[in-house]
Amino acid sequence: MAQLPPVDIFDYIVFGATGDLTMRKLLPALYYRYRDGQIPDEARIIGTARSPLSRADFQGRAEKALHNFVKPADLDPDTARRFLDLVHYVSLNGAEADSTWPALKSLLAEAPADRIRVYYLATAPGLYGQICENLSNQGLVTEQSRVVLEKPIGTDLQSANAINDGVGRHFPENHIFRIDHYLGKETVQNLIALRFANPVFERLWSSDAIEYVQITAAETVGVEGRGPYYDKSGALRDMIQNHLLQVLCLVAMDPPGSLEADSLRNEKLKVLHALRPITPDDVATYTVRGQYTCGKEGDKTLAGYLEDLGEDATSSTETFVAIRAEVHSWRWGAVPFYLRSGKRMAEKCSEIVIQFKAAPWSIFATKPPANRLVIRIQPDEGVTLSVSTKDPTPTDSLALRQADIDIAFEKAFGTRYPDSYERLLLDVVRGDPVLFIRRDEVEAAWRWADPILQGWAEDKVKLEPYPAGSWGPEAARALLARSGHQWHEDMA
Ligand SMILES: NC(=O)C1=CN([C@@H]2O[C@H](COP(=O)(O)OP(=O)(O)OC[C@H]3O[C@@H](n4cnc5c(N)ncnc54)[C@H](OP(=O)(O)O)[C@@H]3O)[C@@H](O)[C@H]2O)C=CC1
Ligand SMILES: O=C1O[C@H](COP(=O)(O)O)[C@@H](O)[C@H](O)[C@H]1O
Repeated sequence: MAQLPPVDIFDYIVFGATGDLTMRKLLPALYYRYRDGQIPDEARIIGTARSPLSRADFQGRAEKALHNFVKPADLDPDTARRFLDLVHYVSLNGAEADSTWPALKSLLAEAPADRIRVYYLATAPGLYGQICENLSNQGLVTEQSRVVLEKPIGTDLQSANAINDGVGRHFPENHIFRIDHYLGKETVQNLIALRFANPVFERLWSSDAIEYVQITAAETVGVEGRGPYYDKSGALRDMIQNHLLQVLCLVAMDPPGSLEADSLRNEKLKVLHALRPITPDDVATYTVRGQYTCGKEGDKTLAGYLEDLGEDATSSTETFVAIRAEVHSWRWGAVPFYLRSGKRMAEKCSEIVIQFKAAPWSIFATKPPANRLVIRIQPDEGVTLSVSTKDPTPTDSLALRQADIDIAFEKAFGTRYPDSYERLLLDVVRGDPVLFIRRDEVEAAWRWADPILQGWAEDKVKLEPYPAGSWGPEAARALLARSGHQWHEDMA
């Protein structure tokens, strides 16, 4: 595989570095890119959090994270040792002005003042503005400083604007990188190639040929100890308002004029603006929300959400969402885009299903089923197109049989599929915003999501229980059934 050139030397300062995201995603991703020669040995990864750890303590946690989340075959002891030499730690509450900033300042001062600095905010979104203000007041925002904001940005439009305004007071827009790691996924980026490099698909990509689209991000995990964050967020804020809307944009958008960042992001924004508004009075028609209860995974009993939250917990937070969205445009008319995401579902599966329209007339003894294109984001990354073929069994008639045209990417290309964070973390160093979210996209997404959240807050949609290990509440099936549609797992 052609080696990418190394990026410029940088300091990556991660706020919230003792958290799940840093250990499970950020450090392993940086290790892989270091192993592939894309990170210079002079670069530094500086973790910060309130926990009073020494550098050696944090390096020990980092080493454990590599052992837990890097494939054993990819974890070379010498490479890991050299990588851990890049890792530093400063105990610091970034959200507090009078915290131990001098320690971070002196560590950063050891490097040339024009070194690229990336401040990665892997904390709760409510801390972003304060951390940026403190960075600025401490004189730590240099010409070469960038800031990365994790999703969800805020909990609604108003709080998102407050965060964006607060961060924007200290960093120019082109140095603010709003990350949505779904855009870092090879298979999500592949939508651009699949659609715009293959006229055979783009020529059919409209209401003329497509009956409906479904986008699923199903997880088997539960809340996994992230209750304090998740119970304030819920599935809509955690997955739909960001990841699934971004995937919907790439599925529904018109061809961009180029792969330049704003050319792509302008087209995505047009989709967000064309989303049919779902008002509080509509939510019962267009949305389903659920919360997992105890269930089974094989012989294993799975606790319910409330039990996962803790003893005597009560919560009306949704762990499952299904929504019938529509993109009101010439291309799509009223084609349904069904969005679905949940915790403790039957399978870990992120996919897009394009259900084409059936043939208007059949000359065969049996009516051929409509074609279906399944784009597997993860796992088992690939694309499958179902087609009708002549049944070769000797019947001396032209009977039909279903067959699949299938590409399994790792097998087809014989290469490891990188984690989504690998490219994104280095694109920030490169200053390439193409796979990051522009402020106006965040605002448009909240403008669509807020009325749904308001309708739910007014109890206009029952919180439906569903057994852990299932495909979600029955109401999610009914949402499609009333239009004669089905979720992928129910299709023949
Ligand atoms: N985990 C995931 O899979 C994903 C998470 N995200 C986002 O990333 C962010 C972090 O998530 P995650 O790592 O799971 O969260 P965790 O709760 O696991 O970690 C939070 C981190 O923030 C630090 N922290 C907490 N309070 C403060 C404070 N007042 N001041 C400074 N630091 C603080 C904690 O360390 P300490 O207590 O020592 O200060 C810890 O390092 C969230 O915005 C989340 O939405 C996005 C995508 C995926
Ligand atoms: O942003 C988030 O994404 C993860 C799921 O990411 P994936 O790449 O494994 O699909 C989700 O578990 C988490 O709750 C959410 O914050």
